[in-house]
Amino acid sequence: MTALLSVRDLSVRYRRDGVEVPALKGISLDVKAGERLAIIGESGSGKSTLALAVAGLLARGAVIAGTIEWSARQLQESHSVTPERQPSAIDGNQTPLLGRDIGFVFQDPSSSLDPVMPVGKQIAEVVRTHLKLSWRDSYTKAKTLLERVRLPGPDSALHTYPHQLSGGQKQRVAIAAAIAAGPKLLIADEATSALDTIVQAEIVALIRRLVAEDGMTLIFISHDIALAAALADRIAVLRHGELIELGETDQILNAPRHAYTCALLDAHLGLDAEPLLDGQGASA
Ligand SMILES: Nc1ncnc2c1ncn2[C@@H]1O[C@H](COP(=O)(O)OP(=O)(O)OP(=O)(O)O)[C@@H](O)[C@H]1O
Repeated sequence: MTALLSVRDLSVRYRRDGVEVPALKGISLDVKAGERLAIIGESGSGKSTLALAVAGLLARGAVIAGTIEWSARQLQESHSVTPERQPSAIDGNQTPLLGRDIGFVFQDPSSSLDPVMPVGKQIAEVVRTHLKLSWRDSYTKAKTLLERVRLPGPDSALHTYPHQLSGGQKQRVAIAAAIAAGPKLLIADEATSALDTIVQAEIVALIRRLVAEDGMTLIFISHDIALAAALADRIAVLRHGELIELGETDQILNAPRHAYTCALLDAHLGLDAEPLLDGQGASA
């Protein structure tokens, strides 16, 4: 598999009270086109910082060293399910465009949804902005997207406001908006952490289905090794800003090389008796 993006020796420090605090230390990894990569680690290990760095969303004032290189060819490759997608004007060293080339799903859908705009309009705006379609066609596509994320009654759902939806439904809308322009890469940053266990499993199943249908590459950020294992081809383990292990999901689960990965597995087994490799899980 060809790399969609290559992270080399990436370090990020934040300035806090006049002091620089390291968040990532010399991370190097490739994200292969079409793979589902999970990034796991405990709170504060640097997972979100890595996701934000990849998306070009790091806070101002973050001090960054190292490189993130994108494969222009992989980003520009024609998209199977959105033929109207505009080609990206990206060379090997430019950050791709958020919304068009990268879809980002945050932990709290309310942070990415406008509370005073109907959800159909919010999705249609993403479509119109990035795919340059008319309002009419953008709304038609927004409705199709609401159907694809299985929001009940997509016709009336177009006109609902975020506060009229449950947490899981809001996350479905946020996912619809994130994939609206047919991005090559979907980043889900703790996208299920605020949801209860059943809804969490449904959202994981939804992400799995959409990624497969659209041939997207997925970076799935989670502190939960079991959730990561249910979705990912490979798992990267971060600790204190360092990449301590990266391997195929089977290898990480069955033959972890690092004591910390063993501890994460033991902690999961101790807390929760569910099987770690539940192939398909809930319906999407
Ligand atoms: N904007 C910021 N300003 C200052 N420090 C920050 C900022 N964002 C993150 N940090 C610090 O950087 C380190 C890594 O944080 P990050 O959010 O990337 O970890 P995480 O693994 O995603 O944690 P969580 O699972 O709790 O979200 C932490 O010490 C955190 O306090």
